[in-house]
Amino acid sequence: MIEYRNLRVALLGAGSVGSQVASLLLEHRDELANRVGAGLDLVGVAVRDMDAARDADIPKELLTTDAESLILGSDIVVELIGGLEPARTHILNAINSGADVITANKALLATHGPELFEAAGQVGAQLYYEAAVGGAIPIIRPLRDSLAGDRVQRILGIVNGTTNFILDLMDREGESLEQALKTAQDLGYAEADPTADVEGYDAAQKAAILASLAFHSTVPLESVYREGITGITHEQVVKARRAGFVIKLLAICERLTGPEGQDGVSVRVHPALIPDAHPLAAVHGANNAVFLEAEAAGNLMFYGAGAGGIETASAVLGDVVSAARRHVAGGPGVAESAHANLPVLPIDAVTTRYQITLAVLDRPGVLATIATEFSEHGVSVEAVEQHAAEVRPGAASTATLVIGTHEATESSLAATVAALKASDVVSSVESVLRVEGL
Ligand SMILES: NC(=O)C1=CN([C@@H]2O[C@H](COP(=O)(O)OP(=O)(O)OC[C@H]3O[C@@H](n4cnc5c(N)ncnc54)[C@H](O)[C@@H]3O)[C@@H](O)[C@H]2O)C=CC1
Ligand SMILES: N[C@@H](CC=O)C(=O)O
Ligand code: NA
Repeated sequence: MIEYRNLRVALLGAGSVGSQVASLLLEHRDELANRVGAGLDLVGVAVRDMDAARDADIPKELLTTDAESLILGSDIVVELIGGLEPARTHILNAINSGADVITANKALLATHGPELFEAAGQVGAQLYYEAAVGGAIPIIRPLRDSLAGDRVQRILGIVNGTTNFILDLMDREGESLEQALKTAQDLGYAEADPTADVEGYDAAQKAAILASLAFHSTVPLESVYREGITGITHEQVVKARRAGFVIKLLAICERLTGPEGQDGVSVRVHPALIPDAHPLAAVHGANNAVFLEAEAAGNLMFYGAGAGGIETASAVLGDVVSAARRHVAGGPGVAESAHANLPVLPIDAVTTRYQITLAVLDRPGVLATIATEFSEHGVSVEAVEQHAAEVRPGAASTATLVIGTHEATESSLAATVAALKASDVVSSVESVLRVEGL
């Protein structure tokens, strides 16, 4: 058997994920060499601070602050710094110096993915990123390889662990959003600045990556519709549960036909009600899951740890082994495919069901007035539930109406809600939530 020379692996960043990748590469060195058919030499770890405390021990002699020199001459470069720069420049330098690149950086891929794939394609380098969506869960490779012969219709994903953890605590422990966020921070799930998590930016980046792969199209981050969970109240969570639903922050990617009959896709991130019997309703804590509907395969679900240093390191190492095997065995590798180039249609073109909760005056004719507002805007009501009138001394009595709709477009629903807000019989529109997974 021809012995292949050892491969030089450079690691950029030794934080939560990077330090675990270094540790596993060193600890499982012999086993990985057997799987690859060549040794994997960790030749250096680029860090910002040589003396920082780390989650896993890395021999001091491997640490360097000179990322540029480390990249040159490496066969595989693993970028785990995060953020846009200098990560982007390091990756481009690595590709142009002939290395394959592994990254977990969803922010960078969602923003500069086409530039990086183009650069890799030009020199025949590989860019792997299994850890960028769903942490440890295999989802990139299944979309790129296993489902390459099928036609993905729709993806419903819980792709942000922090927000799932928060909504789950609000549901199961009765905590307010603020309390639950504090708990998530104390347990190390949320960032010190959790804006990217709670406002849905992190999930939007992952949605753009998933949709690009699933629909063989370029999906710019700016085209992803995004709402976070900061408007979700404990009361909404309790009412949802009573009505047989749970609230989840979902990333939804689906094929759509636009208003002029054109083929397109919709990519959106927002909180939504899902029935408590849906498999995604059973995804608790900081776990992630991707529920996927494909034309031939039917429904598939991918579930597991969406975050965490060592869990995410598993996905990174899988990519390192794939890249290393290609070095040993040769072959062209896998190219990104954007041949379908389906346009991302605006949120107005999306059709879904809604649940609207209204505080209304409790007097004759109110229900008929409200029903008229829905029908005048082309929104069909599926169910109406009225809750006991609230009697306050000296004030007109009010009742709570929970109205479920059939499928309606976002634009017709928005027009209905505006009319309800302006109506004399509506005291307030308490909540408007989309319903998915029915
Ligand atoms: N932590 C997690 O659960 C997951 C993280 N990811 C992604 O993995 C990547 C790494 O994330 P974490 O390890 O959590 O972040 P982290 O913040 O713990 O680690 C990043 C490390 O890079 C270092 N660094 C920053 N600039 C540098 C530079 N110019 N040169 C060398 N080192 C530099 C920082 O000092 C820090 O130690 C990010 O892209 C993140 O989005 C993806 C999935 C899950
Ligand atoms: N902050 C992210 C970490 C993984 O990508 C999350 O909460 O899911
Ligand atoms: Na993954």
